[in-house]
Amino acid sequence: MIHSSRYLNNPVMIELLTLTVENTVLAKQEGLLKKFKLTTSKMHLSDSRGVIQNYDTPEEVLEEFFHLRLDFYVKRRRHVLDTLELELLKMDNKVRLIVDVVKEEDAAEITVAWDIDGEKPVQNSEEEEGQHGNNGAENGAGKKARRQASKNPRKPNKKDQAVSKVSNISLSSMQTEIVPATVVKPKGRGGPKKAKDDRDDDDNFDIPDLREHLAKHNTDSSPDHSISAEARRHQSKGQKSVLRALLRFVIVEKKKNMGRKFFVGGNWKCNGTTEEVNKIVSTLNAGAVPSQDVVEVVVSPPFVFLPLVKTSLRPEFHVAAQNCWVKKGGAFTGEISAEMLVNLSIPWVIIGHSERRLILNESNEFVADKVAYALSLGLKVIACIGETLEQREAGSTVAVVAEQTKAIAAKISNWTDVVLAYEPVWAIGTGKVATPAQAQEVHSELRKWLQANVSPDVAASTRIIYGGSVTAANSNELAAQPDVDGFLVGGASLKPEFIDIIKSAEVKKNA
Ligand SMILES: O=C[C@H](O)COP(=O)(O)O
Repeated sequence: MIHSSRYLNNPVMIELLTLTVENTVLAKQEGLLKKFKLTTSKMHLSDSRGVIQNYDTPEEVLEEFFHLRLDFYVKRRRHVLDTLELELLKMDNKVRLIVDVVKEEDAAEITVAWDIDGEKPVQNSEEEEGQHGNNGAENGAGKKARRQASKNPRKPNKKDQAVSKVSNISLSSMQTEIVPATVVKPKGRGGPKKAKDDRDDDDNFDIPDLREHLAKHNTDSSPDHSISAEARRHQSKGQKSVLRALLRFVIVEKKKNMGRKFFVGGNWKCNGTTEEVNKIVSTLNAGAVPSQDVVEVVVSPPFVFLPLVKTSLRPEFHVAAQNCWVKKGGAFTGEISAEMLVNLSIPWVIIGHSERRLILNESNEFVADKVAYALSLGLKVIACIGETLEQREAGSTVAVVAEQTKAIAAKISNWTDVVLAYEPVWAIGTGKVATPAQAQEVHSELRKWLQANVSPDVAASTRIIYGGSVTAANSNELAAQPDVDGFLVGGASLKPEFIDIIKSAEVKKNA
């Protein structure tokens, strides 16, 4: 029966046996535990005080050690929390230091003057000094002139320009490459510690522009020859630190702006009775989901159930209407106005769903007008776009969604309250979900379109969510795509699996 000792830890305790089929049957009859003496009524162990004791049952052992283990668990938890708090404190301090340094006007001015004036940096090596024959007075004057130049009212927005210069760095490099090792990390996720020196710092900047800046400042920009080379090096180092601090600050701010919180919308469409709605709400209220820092959840019941859902739903989930009228309410039988939604404190509205575009013939322009009007009243909008199967097969997917987005872009100037929902019509309610690659491709094209036609900031910060046969079985893989910022879920939002779809936000968090 036991053929080899290689699976067992303690060869001394092993008795190698080979049982015939007949003996195996006999052993089973006798009872394997008894036959192989695998039970014992005598258990001798050191108790929690280290004194040998005899225990008659495993339960007695558990009772003896339960409190001891609990104490250790509590201590370990405390230790982990203390460690994380310490890390958090260190990170907070780093952020404060950077912010404080940046706030020092003079320092910022010097840095901005370097970055913006487009001047050739003042060279500092002995060789350069010799070649140019500069003297201290001239350089001091030059420095003063540069400072003056930075204060020149004809160039009032230098700091802004510095920021916007950094803002224009390619999005992909901003997103994936340039975060210095010392920028703020999410709470509780301390990265490996890195020995710090100047070179390390420089290496943290992978944007060509920034590297250029730092390369410039590797030369001593202090023109004051009345101070020693050592003092100049010291001064230069201080200035480099200021530059680094400013650039880091800008990058951290930039990253913050780009932070697209995962968004999961549940579109209940034209479904539900009061009982069914109550049941769905109960399921949602009981579900364990990631925190609001990680995911924003909005459910969209039919109009008539909005007040019920709004009052009974857990407060961190929000509600959306499924449509609203294109302008101020009035004699428009059957319509619900944006003003009414505002009056009922409904924060979100879905506009331009393909079922309305196709069945009710809502045009791109009409949808765009609705988006603009809803936004103007302070509503947040989930604006839907997507191609039909015919359009996809004709190879015009990107052109179609670009055209739909263009109509919206022509009518609005602020995208902060817009979530763009890409919903290929052929995937809606068909069980035929877009592959993660298909979804990513269109989302990425949409982001490029926004970058080229609206602004890099809007492209970087607007959430583009996917809709069309999303289920708990495919949501994780879809969520892992870099440009998929969440979902608009139809059928599955009426089922308990919606909770699992919400949980796919964790995939993004851990990416
Ligand atoms: O608004 C949601 C979409 O129409 C997706 O619906 P579905 O998940 O039932 O395919």
